[in-house]
Amino acid sequence: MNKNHCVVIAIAGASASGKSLIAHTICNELRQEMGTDQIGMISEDAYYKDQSHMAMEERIQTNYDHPKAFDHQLLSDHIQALQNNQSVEIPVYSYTEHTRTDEVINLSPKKIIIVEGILLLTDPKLREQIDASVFIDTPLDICLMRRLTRDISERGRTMDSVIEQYKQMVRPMFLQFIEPSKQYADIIIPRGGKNRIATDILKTRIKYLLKK
Ligand SMILES: Nc1ncnc2c1ncn2[C@@H]1O[C@H](COP(=O)(O)OP(=O)(O)O)[C@@H](O)[C@H]1O
Ligand SMILES: Nc1ccn([C@@H]2O[C@H](COP(=O)(O)O)[C@@H](O)[C@H]2O)c(=O)n1
Repeated sequence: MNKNHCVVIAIAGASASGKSLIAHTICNELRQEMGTDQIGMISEDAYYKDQSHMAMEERIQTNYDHPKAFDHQLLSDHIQALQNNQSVEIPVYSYTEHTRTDEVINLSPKKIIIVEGILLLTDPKLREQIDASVFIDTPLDICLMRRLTRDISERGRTMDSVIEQYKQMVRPMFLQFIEPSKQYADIIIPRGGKNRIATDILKTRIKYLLKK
């Protein structure tokens, strides 16, 4: 076991590249092998800044793909607390309201924490806290197709709004911030969440880190 009793794995990559799918797959499989209370998941999206003080028209204009949209300090504080064996209260985010809800989810300390999010590897402080990092390298056209389907069915968006946001913010911010952060990843995974060999390699590495 490492000195902090908590192994932190980061999964980064473009929106709809498959970060969440691979994080859930690893989490579920390790839970079956090691027990449900050993492994926890955090989404960077939970740390979008609270915008409840802003009008809806203003919230819609926010650039959610720029690092300043996130409260990375709070995420870093929570990772630090978990590494210090303390519980944290994770905000619950609403993609339809474009702000935090009044709810929080209590996460108790775990042996393994998997954090997934688009801009994790752009932040030097977060990079320092992470034990191993992964970049999901799915072609952008595939990501766009997946995002269109997901955002219309799950995040209350229209096709026009997804395409407009993609042109104005998602793609330019990917090229400016997310793609360059690939250089910081320990492992680059092509195709995304259903890459079985990559999933197995990651699981093996997590088990190795736990024994250190
Ligand atoms: N390899 C894949 N093949 C087909 N669909 C996928 C694959 N990976 C992810 N998806 C689907 O694409 C959408 C976005 O995936 P998700 O894991 O939520 O992406 P991210 O967390 O990177 O935004 C989801 O609906 C998911 O089920
Ligand atoms: N109110 C919001 C907040 C975020 N987004 C988009 O979510 C993407 C990140 O989440 P993934 O699950 O896709 O990684 C990001 O690209 C934001 O554009 C949003 O549309 N609205």
